[in-house]
Amino acid sequence: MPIVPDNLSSQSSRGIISPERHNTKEESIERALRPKYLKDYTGQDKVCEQLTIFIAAAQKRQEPLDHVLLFGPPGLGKTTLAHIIANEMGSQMRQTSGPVLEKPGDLVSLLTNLQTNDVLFIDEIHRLSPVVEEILYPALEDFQIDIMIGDGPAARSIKIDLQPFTLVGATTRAGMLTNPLRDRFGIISRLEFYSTEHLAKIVTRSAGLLHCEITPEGATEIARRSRGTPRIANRLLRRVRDYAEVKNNGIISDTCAADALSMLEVDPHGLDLMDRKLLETIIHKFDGGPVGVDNLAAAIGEESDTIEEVIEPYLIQRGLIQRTPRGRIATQSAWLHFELIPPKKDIHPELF
Ligand SMILES: Nc1ncnc2c1ncn2[C@@H]1O[C@H](COP(=O)(O)OP(=O)(O)OP(=O)(O)O)[C@@H](O)[C@H]1O
Ligand SMILES: [Mg+2]
Repeated sequence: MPIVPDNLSSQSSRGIISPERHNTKEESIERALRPKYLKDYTGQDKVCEQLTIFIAAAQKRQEPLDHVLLFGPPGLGKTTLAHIIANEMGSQMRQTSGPVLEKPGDLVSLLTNLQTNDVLFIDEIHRLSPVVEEILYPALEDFQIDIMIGDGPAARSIKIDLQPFTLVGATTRAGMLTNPLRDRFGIISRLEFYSTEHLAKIVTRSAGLLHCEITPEGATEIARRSRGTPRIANRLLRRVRDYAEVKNNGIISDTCAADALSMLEVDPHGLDLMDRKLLETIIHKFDGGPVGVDNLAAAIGEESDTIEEVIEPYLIQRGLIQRTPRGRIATQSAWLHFELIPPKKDIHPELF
């Protein structure tokens, strides 16, 4: 089996099943498909159950919900859940992101404008600068901030009281959060990849909102190939809908979905071009591994951060690669995926 060519640019490799958002048009479609309340949020049962209880308790006490940290790979529903938390609490939501808050003053003006029980959503919270993060600590703990007035010997610090609020932080890299920041979240929820059944339910709901006809088998076919990710499922649905309109009177059946997705070169197992390239590189160039992530990044022409945040989590969850102290290893399933004979087990004794 040939290795995907090295000269494939990372832009073109971010294909139709990349979990990252493509552009602003996609953002507006996402907004339209986004569930607004927990009852429409499919899957993540444990997280939803906990939030339901904590939200009900906070409302009963007429207090803001404790601060919530949501983490997990792109496209699994962190932003969606942040909006849902605000809706369920009946609160206003203010939204910003780590890299946007450049100066302490940016955060101070946001915080001082919050109303009682508002939800402040900070996306990519692992990218807050240290000086901005410092402002956040007392704000989270005591609903107070300390700011410096004046310069030199005349400078003095004053405390400003804030309205009680809930911070919802989202990150794809929980490991990059500082300990003091992580410790200030009362609720820490990790989002998992979705099962085919849950994704099929999401696809069926989205098809309803997009006014397109889909059979349960058609929804399952799309769900199976969506890399466990609702963003990808919704994107594939829109592409299959186009195909169905031209070839199948607009009805998305399983054969119509399978034909459309094959035409789009979406792997029946939901692996994307980059996934296959990474696996094939470990197998062919590094004899199945172990290989360090930096070597792997150089070999496939991708950032090591992207490998760790975007590509690897799904492959690990599917049992196709393993992380070991000596690097990444392609598992037996990975070799079998490419119809190759796996090496004898004793080649990687640490695995077995
Ligand atoms: N549990 C769910 N039920 C239904 N639809 C969902 C669910 N989770 C996500 N979606 C859909 O997937 C899309 C992407 O979700 P969202 O933008 O919340 O992901 P994210 O985790 O914030 O991604 P990123 O890390 O890239 O910011 C949303 O538009 C929403 O329609
Ligand atoms: Mg998001």
